[in-house]
Amino acid sequence: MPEPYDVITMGRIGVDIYPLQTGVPLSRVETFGKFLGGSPSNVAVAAARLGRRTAVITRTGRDAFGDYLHQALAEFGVDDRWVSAVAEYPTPVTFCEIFPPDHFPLYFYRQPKAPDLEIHSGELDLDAVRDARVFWMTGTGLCAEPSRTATLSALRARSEAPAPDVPGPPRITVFDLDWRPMFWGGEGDGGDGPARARYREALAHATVAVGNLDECEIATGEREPHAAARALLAAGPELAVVKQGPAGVLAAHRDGTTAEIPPLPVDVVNGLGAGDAFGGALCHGLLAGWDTEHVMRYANAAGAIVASRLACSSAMPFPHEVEQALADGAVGAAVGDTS
Ligand SMILES: Nc1ncnc2c1ncn2[C@@H]1O[C@H](COP(=O)(O)OP(=O)(O)O)[C@@H](O)[C@H]1O
Ligand SMILES: O=C(O)C[C@@H](O)[C@H](O)C(=O)COP(=O)(O)O
Repeated sequence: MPEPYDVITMGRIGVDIYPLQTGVPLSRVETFGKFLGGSPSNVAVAAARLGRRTAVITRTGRDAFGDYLHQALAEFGVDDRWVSAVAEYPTPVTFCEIFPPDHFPLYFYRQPKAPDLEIHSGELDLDAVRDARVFWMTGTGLCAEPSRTATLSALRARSEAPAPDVPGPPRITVFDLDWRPMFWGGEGDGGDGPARARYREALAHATVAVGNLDECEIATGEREPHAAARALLAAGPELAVVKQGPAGVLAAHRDGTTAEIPPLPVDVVNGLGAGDAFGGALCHGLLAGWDTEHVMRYANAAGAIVASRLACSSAMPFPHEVEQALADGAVGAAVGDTS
């Protein structure tokens, strides 16, 4: 039997084309950098940087940017065996504007349709999905067919899998609530509508739910962090993680333990990618079997480090960088920033 992956993520991929000048609108940007992007792909990179064996299930266009993404995944040490090409659609690109400390609008170009929404259930390696120690999916994967059915098939493969013959560490299934209303068309009303129903269906299969306040509100209708965590736990998962950007993080476990971790002080360069750094570190800490507070402190630091850097994927920290930030109680100079 093949060795299971530590982490398999499923969902979008694209090319981030980020300004190399900050504090100016796109109309005044003169030069851009090109980076692998797409939230679950960034999470796979983040976990790989922390030493985990990772793979991503996604699709690109059959084009030069698709080639670039394969090359970038290989360089980051993320297995691309489940990244296939869709002939009909181009690889998406994403621009942003960088207005520190807290305004980072994203501009997605995913028309007429993103290849990563063309993931079909019949093409999934459900044995590998079932056996992965962590499986990570996102709310965006539920926004359109066939990705929605494929994502739910993957979730079911895990939640309905029989217990292994030899008892081992529990399988962890993470639902990243990741809410991007522009991908939902008429369903992106954000209220008590179709998106929330989709989210509830997926939550029933997840063991961990993670999201920021906007995302928790879409999933549960609750915005106050403790109420949102309670509502997430009631929907299925055993661990609920409420990210609060510069206000840190709250985690609540079904066993009654909670952890509220303040942010590490940081000079913010670009807050984009912090959530994905947090996610990769969350996978790493859960796999290590650390207690909830330790996991949250570690993930908090990883998020703060990426907030201090320009890029997302190439800015993901190595273990010594997270450990240094934790020891210092702050994020220092951008040592090791390859962005
Ligand atoms: N400005 C910041 N200062 C310190 N920590 C931050 C900052 N921004 C993000 N983080 C850390 O990264 C985590 C994820 O960031 P957040 O912005 O909440 O996620 P998302 O990008 O998914 O919205 C936060 O919970 C926090 O731990
Ligand atoms: O998630 C996306 O598709 C946008 C990414 O390409 C980009 O890297 C990013 O903004 C990640 O930010 P986060 O999800 O807020 O961590």
